Amino acid sequence: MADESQKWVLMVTAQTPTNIAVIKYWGKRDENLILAINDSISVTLDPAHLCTTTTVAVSPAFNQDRMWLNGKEISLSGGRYQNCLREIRARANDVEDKKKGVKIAKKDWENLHVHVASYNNFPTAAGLASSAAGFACLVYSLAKLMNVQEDNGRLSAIARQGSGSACRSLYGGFVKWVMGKEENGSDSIAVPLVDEKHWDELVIIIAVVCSRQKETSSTSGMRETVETSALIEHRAKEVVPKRIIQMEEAIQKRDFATFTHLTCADSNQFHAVCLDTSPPIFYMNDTSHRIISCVEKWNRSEGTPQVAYTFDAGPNAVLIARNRTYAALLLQRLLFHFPPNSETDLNSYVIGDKSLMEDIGIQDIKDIEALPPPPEIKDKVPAQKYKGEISYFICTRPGRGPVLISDDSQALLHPNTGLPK
Ligand SMILES: Nc1ncnc2c1ncn2[C@@H]1O[C@H](COP(=O)(O)OP(=O)(O)OP(=O)(O)O)[C@@H](O)[C@H]1O
Ligand SMILES: C[C@@](O)(CCOP(=O)(O)OP(=O)(O)O)CC(=O)O
Repeated sequence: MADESQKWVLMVTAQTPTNIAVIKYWGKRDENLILAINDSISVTLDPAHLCTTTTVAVSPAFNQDRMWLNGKEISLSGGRYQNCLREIRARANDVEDKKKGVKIAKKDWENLHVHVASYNNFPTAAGLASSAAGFACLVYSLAKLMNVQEDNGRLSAIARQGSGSACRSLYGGFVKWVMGKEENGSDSIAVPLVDEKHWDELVIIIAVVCSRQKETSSTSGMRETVETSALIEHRAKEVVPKRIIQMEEAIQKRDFATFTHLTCADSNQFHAVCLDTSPPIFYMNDTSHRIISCVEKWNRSEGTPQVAYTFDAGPNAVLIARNRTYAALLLQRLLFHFPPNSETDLNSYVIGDKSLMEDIGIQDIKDIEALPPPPEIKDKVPAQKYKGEISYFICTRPGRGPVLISDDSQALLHPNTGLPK
């Protein structure tokens, strides 16, 4: 008969946001520890629209570490998962759950196995930084389960070893990843600049661009850039340090014009060093370029910039509008230029915070067809509609950092078996 005392399962569930860099991380000085060649700054996205939920469980009945991602079992044998698990286990402490009558001593953790179930509420490995939210959530939830007594900054240095950009998902608002100087990476951590309430007027629209081409992963892309680009050193040593100082100031002062100038310039320079890589890496496509032209033209016609754009290692555009009024005007422009295919359901074409659609009075596809051309392009209207080039739009805003979910019904593992629900 099974030993009753072996039956307990202890679980923790957490939710962690994703983030988008406005000053990009591109290039490592240490591949294993994931240490960057420059500082970077990001904005955390509202977890209501883009987040990872992870449940971690421990039980003496588990005989190996196991993980399920979006319902499918995946291997934890990769170096990045192993590094995170090892670093968290090394910091585990005594845990007691009086209700369950469970006591785990610090020294027991090295012999106990964990189960992990994680779910991304947005597409995985589609250029929407699932690895950032995913590794941040893994580290954060394991740290809570194992009673690790370290602040989010120290945890960020562990998440960084899962994926560099993940370290910035340990905080909400605007976050800086300080590259650090130490060889062991102990000072390469994320620091919060301002929380999500500091600049809560900003509205973010992500245009998920249809793309069939296989992209170069960030990991291999940045390795090739560091090995072959002559420009990357100039960027990391001369350009980014100055931009980091200017960007921090722009964020503190909510100076949208400077913020936009720096964000767009840094995205464009990141893609320029990708082009300067041998062989060249093309992350943006024609649709991305059309979005840039549309925003640039509009910003110029306004006299002062109203929308910033930034693109990661893929064709998707992340557009940051000064406020809700300009976000509504932006969405009108985007829908004018990129109407959905006739078979697309409008409800799935604009997702996230759908209230912007109400602001612009769009209820069905006919309303999109009736949108007037933006004044700044009046003369060239027929040539500027690109039906079906965008898969969908996500409307969101700056958001908060990781949280624990205490409602057990939201756990992804079964409380008795520790297996996926
Ligand atoms: N919820 C998660 N928990 C743990 N690991 C995850 C999670 N989601 C994604 N990952 C890891 O991240 C990998 C995907 O990372 P990848 O860099 O290819 O895509 P992405 O982060 O979605 O896009 P990009 O980096 O281009 O923005 C997955 O194969 C998996 O290893
Ligand atoms: C273009 C970027 O999104 C690159 C992100 O790279 P990753 O963090 O995905 O790379 P690894 O550290 O190898 O996992 C810019 C950024 O997020 O700063």
